[in-house]
Amino acid sequence: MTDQPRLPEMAESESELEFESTLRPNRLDDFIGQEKVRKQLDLLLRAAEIQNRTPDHILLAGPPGLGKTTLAMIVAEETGQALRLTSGPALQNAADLAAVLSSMVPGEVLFIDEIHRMARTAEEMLYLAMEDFRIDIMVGKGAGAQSVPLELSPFTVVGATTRSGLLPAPLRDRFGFTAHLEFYQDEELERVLTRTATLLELVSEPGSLAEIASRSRGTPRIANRLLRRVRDYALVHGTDISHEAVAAALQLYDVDERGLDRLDRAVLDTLIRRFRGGPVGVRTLAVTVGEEPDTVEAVVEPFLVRIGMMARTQQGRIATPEAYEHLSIPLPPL
Ligand SMILES: Nc1ncnc2c1ncn2[C@@H]1O[C@H](COP(=O)(O)OP(=O)(O)OP(=O)(O)O)[C@@H](O)[C@H]1O
Repeated sequence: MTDQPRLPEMAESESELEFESTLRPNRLDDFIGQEKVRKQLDLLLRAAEIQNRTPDHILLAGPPGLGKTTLAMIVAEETGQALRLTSGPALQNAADLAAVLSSMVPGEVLFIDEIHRMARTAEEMLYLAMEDFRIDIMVGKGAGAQSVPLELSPFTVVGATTRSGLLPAPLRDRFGFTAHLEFYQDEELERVLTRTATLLELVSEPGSLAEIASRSRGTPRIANRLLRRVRDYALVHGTDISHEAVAAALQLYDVDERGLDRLDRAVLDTLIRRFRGGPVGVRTLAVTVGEEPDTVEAVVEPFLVRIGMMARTQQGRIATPEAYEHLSIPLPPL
């Protein structure tokens, strides 16, 4: 995936993914934060249960690492149904989707990550499948090709997207419920970290998890990853999760006291020094720092805007006085 949040120099390794999956809460009650979304989902699932039908299709929108995959898994767990995982980039044509849909068991939850990256032909097939639980399959080739209807058992699509604006309206309309996931408050991230520390049997100094939480960009995935790096440090230096271990490990990984990493600082630095504080388009910024535009758009920009260091204007992105101050660059004269 191109738009994953990351620690600098840290690829999303197998062990990283395994680590994440062991930390996923599997019931709605154990899912921390996102109060409103939890209540909305709870209602939707309970109503479906009372009516003995599959829940409406669900779209989860929000930046990476806020818990979309986790929520999809929770929907399957709470409804007692099987879960099938796929992603937009894996559905490059209608046949890819037909293969998935035709092999599903009744009631199954189909999770489509990065649903905005699905091929158009697959998208069109999905409209029909979501609405009528039916697809048309092309059999044969050329003049002899025939469209054969295939009835499907009812199922629930859980779509996840970091870019809901890119979803075509007909697809968006097929979802009975869209949940907009918000960045987490520091106090909520501290609860995520306390849960993780308990699962990993870590001993932490009072306040040290709060310190990690405040540098985690409002994102549980990042909080857990930072804790893992601090745990490494503590292990090697024979300490607990102490304030000293937090400070030293995060410094080593270039995560500053506001949670900005190297890429965030590079983007701000470029915006200020190269483009005189803006306005400049986000794609131009991405190209200038040598990063994927998707990453800058989905990961860097939302965070910098949220902490007030970048602002969006009609002409492009601008650096705020807070950004100058953070990078210790004098503000230009008015
Ligand atoms: N509310 C939460 N409570 C506890 N842990 C959470 C919560 N949200 C996310 N996590 C943890 O953060 C990690 C990332 O979550 P998840 O993979 O669900 O994010 P995502 O939004 O699907 O990200 P992406 O879109 O990049 O795949 C997982 O280890 C998960 O357990």
